[in-house]
Amino acid sequence: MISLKKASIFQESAVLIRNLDVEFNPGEFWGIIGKNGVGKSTLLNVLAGMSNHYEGEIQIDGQPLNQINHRVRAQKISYLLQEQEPCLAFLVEEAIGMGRFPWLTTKSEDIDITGEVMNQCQINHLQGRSILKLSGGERRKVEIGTCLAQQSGHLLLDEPLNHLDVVYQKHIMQVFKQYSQRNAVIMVCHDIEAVKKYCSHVLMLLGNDCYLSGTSATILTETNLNKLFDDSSQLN
Ligand SMILES: Nc1ncnc2c1ncn2[C@@H]1O[C@H](COP(=O)(O)OP(=O)(O)OP(=O)(O)O)[C@@H](O)[C@H]1O
Repeated sequence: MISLKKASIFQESAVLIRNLDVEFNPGEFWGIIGKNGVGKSTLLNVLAGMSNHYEGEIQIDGQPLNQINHRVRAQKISYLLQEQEPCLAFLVEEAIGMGRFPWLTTKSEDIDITGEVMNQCQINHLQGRSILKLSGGERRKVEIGTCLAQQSGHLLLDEPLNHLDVVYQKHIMQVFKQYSQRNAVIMVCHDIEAVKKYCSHVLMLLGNDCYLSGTSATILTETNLNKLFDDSSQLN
């Protein structure tokens, strides 16, 4: 479980989110929504341990986030960034196998898990290809695969649907939904319809230190969505 108590999130010296109280539990699929620049990615960066610009209490499975060593944190949290630029010519299966690094498991187990993930992500046909020579969508599928191979208890996803075709978007959202049955999935997403359809819970960041959190049914009301976008017609 990731728990935030009176957490304030900063970008440089500016506070983006103030006094956030929320818990992300296994069995929950959270959608984080809000306008551009409101602080969604910055929040994920903090939860992933990539930024320590926060105040208040953030705990992962009962331990303060800033006291968890890197390997244990990587066992607990995997993070799909909004954009990732590969610079080394790893093969697709090598890139996915990197998700296994925190676990120090045997090579054969890692190969098995990598194979399962490639099936799950429908990317078997990309085996043997360099990640530098993939299309944007193919690369996104591999990045998602690396996160799934990490088998962490908390999966952080920053706009995972970027670059993916609509058919694959549906497939991978089902995969995330299934993953959330035993783990916590926390996804930043601009596609409100997808959030409505797949997420059990929503954190709506409204800016100016305001937010709403709770089950999707209670948060994704017309009134709240109007507050978020100031214009409900954007949703039609
Ligand atoms: N590296 C950085 N240095 C300085 N300011 C930054 C940096 N990254 C982001 N910001 C600023 O912090 C604020 C929050 O950015 P963040 O990326 O968290 O927004 P977001 O809600 O994820 O937006 P989007 O929907 O556009 O992805 C923005 O005002 C942004 O300009």
